[in-house]
Amino acid sequence: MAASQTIAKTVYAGAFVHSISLTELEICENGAIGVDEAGVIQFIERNGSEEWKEKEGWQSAKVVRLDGKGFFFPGFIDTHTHAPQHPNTGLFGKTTLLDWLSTYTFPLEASLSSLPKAHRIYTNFVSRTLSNGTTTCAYYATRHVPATNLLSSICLARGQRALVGRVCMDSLSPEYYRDASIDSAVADSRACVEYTRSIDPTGAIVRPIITPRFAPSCTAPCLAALGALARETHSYIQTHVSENTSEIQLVAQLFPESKSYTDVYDTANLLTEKTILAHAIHLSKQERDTIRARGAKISHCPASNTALTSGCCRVRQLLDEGLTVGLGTDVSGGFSPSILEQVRQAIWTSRFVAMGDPSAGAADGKAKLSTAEALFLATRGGAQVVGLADSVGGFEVGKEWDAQMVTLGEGVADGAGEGQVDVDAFEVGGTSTALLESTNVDVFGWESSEELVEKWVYSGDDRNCAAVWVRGRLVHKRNDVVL
Ligand SMILES: O=c1[nH]c(=O)c2nc[nH]c2[nH]1
Ligand SMILES: [Zn+2]
Repeated sequence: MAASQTIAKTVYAGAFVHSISLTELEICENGAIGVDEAGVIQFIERNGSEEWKEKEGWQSAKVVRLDGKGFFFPGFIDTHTHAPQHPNTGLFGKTTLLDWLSTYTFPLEASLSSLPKAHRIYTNFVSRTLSNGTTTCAYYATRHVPATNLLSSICLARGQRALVGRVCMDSLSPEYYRDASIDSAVADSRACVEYTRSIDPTGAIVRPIITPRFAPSCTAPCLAALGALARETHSYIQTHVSENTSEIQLVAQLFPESKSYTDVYDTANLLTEKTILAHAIHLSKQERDTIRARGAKISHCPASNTALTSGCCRVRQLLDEGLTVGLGTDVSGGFSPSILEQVRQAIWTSRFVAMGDPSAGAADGKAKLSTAEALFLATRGGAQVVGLADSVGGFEVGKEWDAQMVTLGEGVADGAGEGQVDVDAFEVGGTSTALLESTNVDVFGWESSEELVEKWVYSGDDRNCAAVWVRGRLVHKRNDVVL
């Protein structure tokens, strides 16, 4: 499924679900979405309407029909993850951020000086994120130029939208994994920006992103030089902020002139409308105000925040204050490459905040995120974070077809029917192994459409992701699916 495949005019027929506001999902049980050869949505019909069959040029369109339980859903947007850390997914023991970095992360990242190793990890990770319905991903790579460029090439070839960043770190990192100088950090980052622009000049699929690892890994002049490079090359910027309390203390020691962690980045001109800040757990009101004033965006990484016991981010507060928030898997601080898992984890974290997590202060009854809100963060919120709100994240005429086909299995065998059950009349068997293996979502047939969405969110996984498209191109398909 290379990005070079030609796209036929296609009508996606069946149920579709997407966010229409932070709090509302549209669930259309019988729709038809027409996508042209450029991957752009040309019409949306609801309530079983088939008017499109009369539309000029659409009579011979290919039809992808979703029968049975399931729905088309916008592709997920992962606003923060580390592709080279994928082999460490699930490996973090009882570490917290700073010892996790030195124990697990720096040795693995440093080993991607080997291009064959980088190839093996990156091809696997891009396949893994695509198979989980992720159509856009903001990737940290490593500090190696060839391996970073390889990741850009793989994303382009596989057709996954990506922001790909070479990691800059000229300070406090181990000798074996550190930029030799500010000049080399900037020159290597520039080389990656130029490479990504050379393979995808319009940036439709891959774009570069300037990536200072985090303030403790960079000297102030290096941060300032990267701010200047981002401005000169009109690039996106990603970094981490306010993840862990020891990290925040370290930043205060390293940058005594700065008012706060956020101020370190602001001073270096790294807070722009194109900046993605991962974590943002322990920010002060003043820091949140600065981030909002600069138009920078936040990637909420709930699985990682819990795995590394970094804290519970108060997402409701961020949203109420007008900040823009998306979800990030943050592999391998995060233990899953799935944004659906982050949807669940974001909901759990919000409940811990609601119950009064010690690091989150007093209980906050309003904190709980609904399923609809978490799905908004996974799609439209993410699209705002990565600068694609006009083209992806929901289904509207003029938007591009970045979508996944969610299937919810054949359903649980109807052995008993309604009414009185005579135990002796039934064979004491069980649901077939094949059915158990094909999905984790048991559908009985009496669920409402809203309930099916809830069941998918709480127990679905990549087995429910039958096919994935980016700009109308098929970029992943489950083996059993015939389209
Ligand atoms: O979750 C994180 N993952 C990382 O790789 C990292 N580096 C600095 N800070 C970090 N936080
Ligand atoms: Zn991270």
